[in-house]
Amino acid sequence: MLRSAARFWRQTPQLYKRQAFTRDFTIAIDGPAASGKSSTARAVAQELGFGYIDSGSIYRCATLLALRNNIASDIDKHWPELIDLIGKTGVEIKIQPNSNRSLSVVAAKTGRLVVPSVQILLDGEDVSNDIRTPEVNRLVAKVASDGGVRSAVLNIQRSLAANADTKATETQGNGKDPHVIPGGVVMDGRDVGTTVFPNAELKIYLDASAMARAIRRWDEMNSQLKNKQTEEAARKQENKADTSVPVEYPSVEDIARELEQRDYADINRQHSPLRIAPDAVVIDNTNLTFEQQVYSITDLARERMGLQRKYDDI
Ligand SMILES: Nc1ncnc2c1ncn2[C@@H]1O[C@H](COP(=O)(O)OP(=O)(O)O)[C@@H](O)[C@H]1O
Ligand SMILES: Nc1ccn([C@@H]2O[C@H](COP(=O)(O)OP(=O)(O)O)[C@@H](O)[C@H]2O)c(=O)n1
Repeated sequence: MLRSAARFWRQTPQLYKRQAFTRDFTIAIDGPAASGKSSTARAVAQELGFGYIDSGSIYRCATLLALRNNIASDIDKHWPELIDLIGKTGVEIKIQPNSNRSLSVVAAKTGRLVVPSVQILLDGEDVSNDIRTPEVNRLVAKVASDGGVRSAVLNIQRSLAANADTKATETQGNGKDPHVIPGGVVMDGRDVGTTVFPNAELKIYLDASAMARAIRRWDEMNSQLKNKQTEEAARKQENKADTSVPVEYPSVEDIARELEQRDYADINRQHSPLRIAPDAVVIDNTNLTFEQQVYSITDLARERMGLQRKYDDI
């Protein structure tokens, strides 16, 4: 009887592995501003076939709501109104897989990995650009410091994660037995591993030097500016009226100051401040390539799912 049960499991490794691993797997990626969280999280999600949630974009949407409803200048008097607005407004995060348009690809100068681009919809309206303006950058940490706002955003984070587009996929684990990667989700932010998903199967704290982060963000903004200028030149060639407003981008020093102020606010706020979770793996990517950081995280995830590592040669 015992022998036949053992033979049953040997003959059906696929069934066994399915039972063992088809639970959800959550990867939490936290860290300071511009440390590479969202580009890394998107690439990791794409590599593993997981869903992706950019939790910072939800706080940015809340900030945009405050600005659009003219309650931003004296926000301290308007928290209940803002919390009400957040509860009434639909936030969607749409991933465009294998997109070549992603500016992150350009900035990270990655040769091998394609980072999917992400569209943020607020009640169906594409606000992907509107939530990344200097005005939103200045106000977002203040909005994110309020406990009521954080509870409202927490509901959205958990509901988006529960409904994220992901399913278990089969992979050729060790070249013999098929293995199963369970459905899962990658979420990045400041308190994902400490508050949103304290039981996440893998927690990463991504960091880089303040100067590397400021230069990367500056680089990213300049790539955007170059794209805009190319579009404007094409419009002029077609003799179309140029209705665009000239954009002025800040210097590296301005960006470094803004990142530093935001980090200070995020680390020192009362409600779920930015902290390294005790069980997080800390990765400083100042001197890592984009591929190295993505593949080391996907291999850590594979190990914890009981699968073989894939990228030891990188
Ligand atoms: N290891 C790396 N080397 C160089 N650039 C990187 C690296 N990791 C990320 N980047 C780039 O840094 C910029 C900021 O990354 P992003 O993912 O937007 O950070 P965050 O979500 O933490 O604000 C992006 O342009 C990204 O492509
Ligand atoms: N889980 C999270 C995510 C973002 N935030 C807040 O939202 C802001 C914007 O987050 P972001 O991830 O878009 O910022 P960047 O690092 O991309 O510049 C942060 O500075 C935090 O104040 C938070 O408090 N908790």
